[in-house]
Amino acid sequence: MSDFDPLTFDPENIDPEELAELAGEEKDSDNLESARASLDDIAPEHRVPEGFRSGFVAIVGRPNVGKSTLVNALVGRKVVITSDRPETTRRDIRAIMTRPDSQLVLVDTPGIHRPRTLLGRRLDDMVDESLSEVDAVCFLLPADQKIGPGDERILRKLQDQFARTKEEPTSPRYWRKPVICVVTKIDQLSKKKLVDKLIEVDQFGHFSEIVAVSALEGDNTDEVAKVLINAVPEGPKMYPDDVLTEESAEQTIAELIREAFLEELNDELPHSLAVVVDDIVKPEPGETDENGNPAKAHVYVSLYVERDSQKPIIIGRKAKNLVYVKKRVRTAVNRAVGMRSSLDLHVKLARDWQSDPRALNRFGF
Ligand SMILES: Nc1nc2c(ncn2[C@@H]2O[C@H](COP(=O)(O)OP(=O)(O)OP(=O)(O)O)[C@@H](O)[C@H]2O)c(=O)[nH]1
Repeated sequence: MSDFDPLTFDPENIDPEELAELAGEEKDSDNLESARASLDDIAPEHRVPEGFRSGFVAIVGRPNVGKSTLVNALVGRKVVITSDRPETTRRDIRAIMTRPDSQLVLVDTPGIHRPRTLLGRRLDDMVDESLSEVDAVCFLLPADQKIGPGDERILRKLQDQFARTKEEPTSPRYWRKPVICVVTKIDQLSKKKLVDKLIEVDQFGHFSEIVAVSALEGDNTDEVAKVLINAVPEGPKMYPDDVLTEESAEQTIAELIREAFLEELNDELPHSLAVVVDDIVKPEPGETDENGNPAKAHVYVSLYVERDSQKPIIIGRKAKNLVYVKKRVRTAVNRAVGMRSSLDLHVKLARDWQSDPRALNRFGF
């Protein structure tokens, strides 16, 4: 019974013996009809253990505070790209954390920052949208930096959306939804300084709860998970156990490639690189290549830069950067596509795309 998953369960396609077993019958295919009838009696909300909790949690915080690192640590695998360059996360990527007693859908919002370009304003709209639908908010503040105007701006946004204005900020009824503060990067601080930091954070936001974590060192991530699980209501399982993210293969591959370029090129890279997966073409079943080996899938990718002069930076001498990136992402791309794949990278020009509404639409912002 432990393998039973209501979301992937298809009564028409199940092995008769398995079906009978699920319904508590003897293994006997004659019992098929009665087994099916018994399963029909089970309402979907009862197909998880009693007390199962589930919900959406927004992960907010200014750029570079460690949002993606925390999400990856909670989910237990790398699903969101991380880097030490601010504004790495541009999309509203969801990661899904499933435990025997709970399921959290983590909405990893792009860093909230003062919008300068049209891209910045759209990112801001995405933040508002993600916030309106969540059950709880997880606000990240880094332990190794002072609380600044960026953090104050986010707090105001949260207060606008979730605070009961008639209540005092110190009242337990102040927040309409749990707003939990996670103090990140605590490995950068001594114990004594951490205590002072926690007092400062408490006075800053009067949050529903405060937890301290070092996601990089895996210190206290379980406690963060526990607090977030407690913040969401009881509810059904929304995704099958093995789903970690809602991203499409195209989005995953585009993010992997952008991350590889960020790492390889470092400061040389124009911040204006957009990666778009144009197409994934899978071979016909049984198709082989010229050597008689199973044919690979082809992944067609466009790398957009804003100026001609940026093309050689992306490509590198003797195409060294393209070769490096292909090698770097090969295994992860194969996993995302579900089979061996070859990558086709094309560097293209999209002048000033960060301020061009049509280009932004095309790139999915
Ligand atoms: N020392 C330390 N560094 C951390 C920790 N968590 C994250 N970092 C580092 O902080 C940097 C930013 O982390 P990210 O997870 O990409 O931050 P983010 O908030 O998602 O950044 P944006 O995508 O720009 O919004 C990276 O270099 C991480 O390795 C931590 O617990 N301790």
